[in-house]
Amino acid sequence: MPPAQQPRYGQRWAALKNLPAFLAMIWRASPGLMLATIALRIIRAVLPVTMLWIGKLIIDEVVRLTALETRPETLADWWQAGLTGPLGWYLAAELGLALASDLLGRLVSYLNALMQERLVISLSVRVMDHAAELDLEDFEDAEFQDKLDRARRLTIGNVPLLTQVMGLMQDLVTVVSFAGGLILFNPWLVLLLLIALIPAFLGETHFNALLYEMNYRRTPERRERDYLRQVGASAESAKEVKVFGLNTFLRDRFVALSQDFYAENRMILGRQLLWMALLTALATLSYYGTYLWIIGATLTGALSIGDLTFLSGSFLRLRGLLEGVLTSFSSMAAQALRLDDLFEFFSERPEIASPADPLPVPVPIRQGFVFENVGFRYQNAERWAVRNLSFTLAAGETLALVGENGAGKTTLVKLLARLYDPDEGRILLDGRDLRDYDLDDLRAAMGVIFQDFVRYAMSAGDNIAVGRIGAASDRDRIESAARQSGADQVIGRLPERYDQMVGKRFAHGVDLSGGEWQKLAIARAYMRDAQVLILDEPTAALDARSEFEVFRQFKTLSAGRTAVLISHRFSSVRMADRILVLADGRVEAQGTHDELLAQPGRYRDLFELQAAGYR
Ligand SMILES: Nc1ncnc2c1ncn2[C@@H]1O[C@H](COP(=O)(O)OP(=O)(O)OP(=O)(O)O)[C@@H](O)[C@H]1O
Repeated sequence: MPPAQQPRYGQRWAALKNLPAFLAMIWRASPGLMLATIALRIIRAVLPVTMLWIGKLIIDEVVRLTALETRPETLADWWQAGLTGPLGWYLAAELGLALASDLLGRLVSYLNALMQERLVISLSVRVMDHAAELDLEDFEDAEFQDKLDRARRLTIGNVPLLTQVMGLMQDLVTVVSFAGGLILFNPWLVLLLLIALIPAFLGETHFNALLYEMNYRRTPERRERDYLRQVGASAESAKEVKVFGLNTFLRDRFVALSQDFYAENRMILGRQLLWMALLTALATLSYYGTYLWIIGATLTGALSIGDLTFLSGSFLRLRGLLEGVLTSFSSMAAQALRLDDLFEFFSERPEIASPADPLPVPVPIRQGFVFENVGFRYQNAERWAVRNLSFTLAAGETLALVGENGAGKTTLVKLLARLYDPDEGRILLDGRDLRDYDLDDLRAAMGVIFQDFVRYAMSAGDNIAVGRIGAASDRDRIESAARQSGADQVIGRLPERYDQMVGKRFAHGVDLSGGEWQKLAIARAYMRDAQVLILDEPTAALDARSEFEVFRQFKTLSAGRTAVLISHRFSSVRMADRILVLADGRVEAQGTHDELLAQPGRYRDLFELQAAGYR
């Protein structure tokens, strides 16, 4: 094992410190259910020893009665002679407890299932809420994605830890009740049991921790395997996998990754098998030694037949119970280690947040934005994406950004929307640093449609409504936004219009063309009705006429608003009040279309190149 991974293995006990926080989480998710479960489980926990004790009383009573010198002939005679009094009561109690135990068992599983659901809902909501708070930069970090992956895994399906913790607490109460009974007879019996079990327990914990450590260490590989599985068999990639014949390539890569994983897993499991077989045999030997003692003591008259049944019964149950408790304790420790992932994820704090005393975003924006020597470098990147970037974006102005791939256009937009903070320089809005403003306010003031906008597997109407989700029920507004972006014609052709499910993910979904999707996405900008509108090339798939229309509309509708548009098509770009030519993360030239064409430089070159292509 590489030394760097040692701490994970070493944490196998420390992970138990997470349990109180976990219990608090369950409590928060469903306090009523938790209380009810605890109460029922405590009652259920002491039932076995009570029943066994009554069983002992029954046997001792039967032995006493059968030893009587004169014994009535029939059961009715026994009854009339008044000899069956206590026996009847014992039997009735035993029956009552058996019925209660069944009922309690069912109730406990019912409550447990409900608690599972509540916990999964509450955890998922917390993960989603927290993920929404974190920085975009976090999501671009592979290590963070591993963490998110592990945290999300905890919230899928049920949470075994919940059942384990609750079951364990119940079993512990049962163990204490049985041990109490044994101690009455001979305290050494309990001690012997423990000594037999502790090595097995330590072994179990050791191997669980090893397996967990391996899984943890291999998270990146596991994510890659998940990814390959996904690409190899998903609706999104099926087309390309087929035309490029990628199946074998993907499968072989998946198998290669899995084999390594499998080999290590097999090695640990093999060692676990050997050791645990040995340790369990040791435990079994010592149980039977104790059993021998009990039988001996009964033969010599130190114990009654009732005592024998109670003790051997207790003993058998305790053996099973303790083994169960100890293994579930150690696997619980492994599960609790997973909680570390969750808590680590929750403890991640965003760097981009509102300041303590935030300014409201001015309405209307009076001066606009000023970039002052802004520099930004992506995490782990060597190159600056933008540097020494200085320009102004005046209030009410429409600015177009032009530049070759990788020039920094999208980065500039992300900085403007405060998805990242500059590493150098600053961005001002009406003379104040962007970081001084309330973040929610700032985001609300902006409508940004990115190149890689999301295609929501929801209705066409919802795909527009996401632009201003608070107005999702305002059909008029959605329809008007659709008209402005040209999405109304797309929707007009859908069988269920605005209620039509779009995308291929769900049943009855109708897929759209790239350009049709873009029209839906652009409608989000109009839905938003923001002070600052930004279209980061969401028009690439539109045909020339549609893009022209979109930008003409955009120009009209953004009258009086501050707008930024990015496009590689000069027919659209020329509509802007001013054009910024970016190259290598800085402003190379700026001016109107005519001004830029009048001077030699990149803009004119690119324009000529495009124009030549159309001649
Ligand atoms: N998330 C990221 N992590 C690391 N580097 C990035 C990231 N996004 C962009 N970059 C790098 O930053 C530089 C600027 O990228 P940006 O996306 O801003 O360019 P662009 O002008 O919008 O390009 P395009 O016309 O292709 O959209 C590029 O060199 C790119 O490789």
